[in-house]
Order: sequence, then C-alpha cells, then structure tokens
Amino acid sequence: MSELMNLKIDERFLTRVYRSERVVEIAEAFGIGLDEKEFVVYDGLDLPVKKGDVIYITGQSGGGKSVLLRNLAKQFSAMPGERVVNLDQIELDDSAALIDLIGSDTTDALRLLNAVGITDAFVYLRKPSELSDGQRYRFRMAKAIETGATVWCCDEFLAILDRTSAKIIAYSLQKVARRHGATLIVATTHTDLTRDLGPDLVVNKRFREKVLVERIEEAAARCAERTVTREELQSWIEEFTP
Ligand SMILES: Nc1ncnc2c1ncn2[C@@H]1O[C@H](COP(=O)(O)OP(=O)(O)OP(=O)(O)O)[C@@H](O)[C@H]1O
Repeated sequence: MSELMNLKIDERFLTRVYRSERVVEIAEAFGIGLDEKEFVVYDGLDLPVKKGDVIYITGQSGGGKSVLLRNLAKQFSAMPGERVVNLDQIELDDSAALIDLIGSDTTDALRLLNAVGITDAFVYLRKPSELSDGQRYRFRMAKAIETGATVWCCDEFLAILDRTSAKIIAYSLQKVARRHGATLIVATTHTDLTRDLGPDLVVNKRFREKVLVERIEEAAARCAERTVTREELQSWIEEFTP
C-alpha cells in the first residue's frame, strides 16, 4: 500500500503588461494599477496524494486546473522510478492500422487493445483517424499502457465527448489505470465524472486561492482491490460522498 505524501502546491505568476494606449485607457477607466503584480493561483496548498491515486481536478474555467495538473506531473516526474505520460500528447501514427501500431507482435497488440475494450476485429484494421473520438481515446489508453508510464495525466479530460460516452470511458480509464497500478490525474470543468472515476482525491479549484480538497478513500480503496462494476462504483460513491 502506498504512503500518503504531502505535495506542496505553490504557483504564482508575475504579470506586467505593455502600456499601450488601449491598455492605459482600460486601466484608467476601471481603476486598475499597471505595476508588476503577483497573481497567486496556489498559495502553498497541501495536497494529500498517494501513488496509484485517481486524482480528479475540477473547477471553474481559468481557476487553475491546468496549472495544478502541470505542477503534479512535474513533481511526479522528479520522483525516482516515476514516469509521466500525457494522454493527449501521445502521437498517433496515421499510416497504419491499429493492429500494426501497438505491441511487439499480434498477440501483444491484441492484449493491449483488449485491455482497453477494443475488441472488434474491424476496428483493429482501422487507422487512428478512422476511429470515433471514444475509440481513439481508448487507443490512447492502450498506448499509455504500452509506454510503461506510472503516471497518466490528461487535461480537458473527455471534454469533446458527449457526457454518456465520457462517463463510460472515465469508468474504463480508472479501471485500466488501477489494474496497472498507474496514478491517474485528470482535469476538466465537468463535475459529472465522480461516480465513474471513483476518485481517491477530488480537487475543486475556484478563483484566487479558493480550493476544496477531499479524499474519498472508501470507494476508491475497494476499486483498487478488485475490478468493480460500474453500478457498484456508483452506489459506493453515493454512500461515501458527504
Ligand atoms: N504563464 C502564465 N502567466 C501568467 N498567468 C498564467 C500563466 N499560466 C496560467 N496563468 C493564469 O493562471 C490561471 C489558471 O490557469 P489554468 O490554465 O490553470 O486554468 P484552467 O482552470 O485550466 O482553465 P480552463 O478550464 O479554461 O482551461 C488563469 O487565470 C491563467 O490566466
């Protein structure tokens, strides 16, 4: 069982703007000073994290989700033995069929594709550009497994999918990540994925330094022990979420 770590999140930016005529006009109209300013996004936030956690970062647009995701990815990369992959940045070669783009041989390719729920022979023969957004996401998951990375992160998580598909894929992703012992960190403005991700840690970031951090241990621990059905996960989240 992994130990609880306390990761310190401190993120602030110094902002200074070029004093163009329009900038000065706006500053005068709204009474905004134009000196160099410090913009604090996270003021030494303590984040209780375990390796292998599913971390769900939500909150308002511009609140600081991406900043936190990048910070965590950086902190994990610096830990011995940890390797971070960004699911969105996995390059997909579009010159061949899926079966040729993954795994050391056909058996290995089938193992990886089946692990993420790609089980249709017709889909094995398609190129990445010929997949639906959901299928392409599953293929990225398979590629993430293949990299052997220990931390999988994803910004704007499933934002382009309809919400029903997003929930089904979120459930699959947590299952695959937990089965491989990977830490999963996702960020999105959508707050509807708790019941499908079964997160160990939820961070809800609002403007300025306002942030809610909550560990939902019970349901997550059960998911880590064995593969649970979507229905089980959903009922436990309801039971254990205050
Ligand atoms: N390099 C930077 N310099 C100055 N400010 C920055 C920088 N990067 C981010 N910010 C500011 O930090 C805040 C948080 O940005 P972030 O990209 O994390 O938001 P977000 O919650 O991911 O938003 P969205 O959902 O719109 O992607 C924003 O106000 C942004 O303008």
